[in-house]
Amino acid sequence: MKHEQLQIYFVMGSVNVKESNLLNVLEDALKGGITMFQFREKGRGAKKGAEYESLARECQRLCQRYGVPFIVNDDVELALKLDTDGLHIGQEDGRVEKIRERIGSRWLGVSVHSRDEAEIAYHAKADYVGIGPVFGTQSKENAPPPAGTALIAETKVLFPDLPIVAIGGITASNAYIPLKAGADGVAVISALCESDNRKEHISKLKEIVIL
Ligand SMILES: Cc1ncc(COP(=O)(O)OP(=O)(O)O)c(N)n1
Ligand SMILES: Cc1ncsc1CCOP(=O)(O)O
Ligand SMILES: [Mg+2]
Repeated sequence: MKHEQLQIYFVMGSVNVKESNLLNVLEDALKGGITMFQFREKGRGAKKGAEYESLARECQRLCQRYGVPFIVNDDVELALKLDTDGLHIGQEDGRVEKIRERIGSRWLGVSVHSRDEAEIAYHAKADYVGIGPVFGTQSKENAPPPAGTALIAETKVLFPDLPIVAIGGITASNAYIPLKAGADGVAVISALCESDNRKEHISKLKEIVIL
């Protein structure tokens, strides 16, 4: 099932890793069993231009080696240029329908914060919606306040066949909350970037997601 690939969705950019080697962190997470990866190179100190593209290509190669879908955040041009497996967009990144047309059958994920946005994403044939922040997060500049799980539960009822990824402050200790509310998978940045035992953290997430 395609949506099983959303179960343990790792999101990262170079600003999220203290030790400068993002590729080591990514390979560690791939070995541990993440099911999807999003290259989210944004925030203060993010790479730009040629460095940005070359880092994206290196992450893509690594994901290909482990057979894990490689998704780009925000940047439709990069997704097309690198022929990535997919793209994740927010509400500021253009009309979902238009972007769906441009990227064809690649994965398309859309961040939604209301029932209306979820409905638009559904009709524009998004492959999944990202809903959050569920809990407090330090990983996104100017993140909205924690929203809990109400929209996850509502979206599940209104659009039962639209896969949902929960994001924001999720760890192996609290992942059961959005999953119980109806999420199909969890997206995490700090839980894995800051873990000193990624393999164990991913195993714990896996146990909860497949319950
Ligand atoms: C899986 C997933 N869900 C939500 C987001 C957030 O996207 P967005 O609201 O566009 O914010 P930025 O990540 O672009 O800052 C995401 N990236 N991934
Ligand atoms: C990109 C994004 N969108 C909503 S919360 C968030 C950051 C999630 O990071 P963390 O898992 O460290 O809270
Ligand atoms: Mg975005």
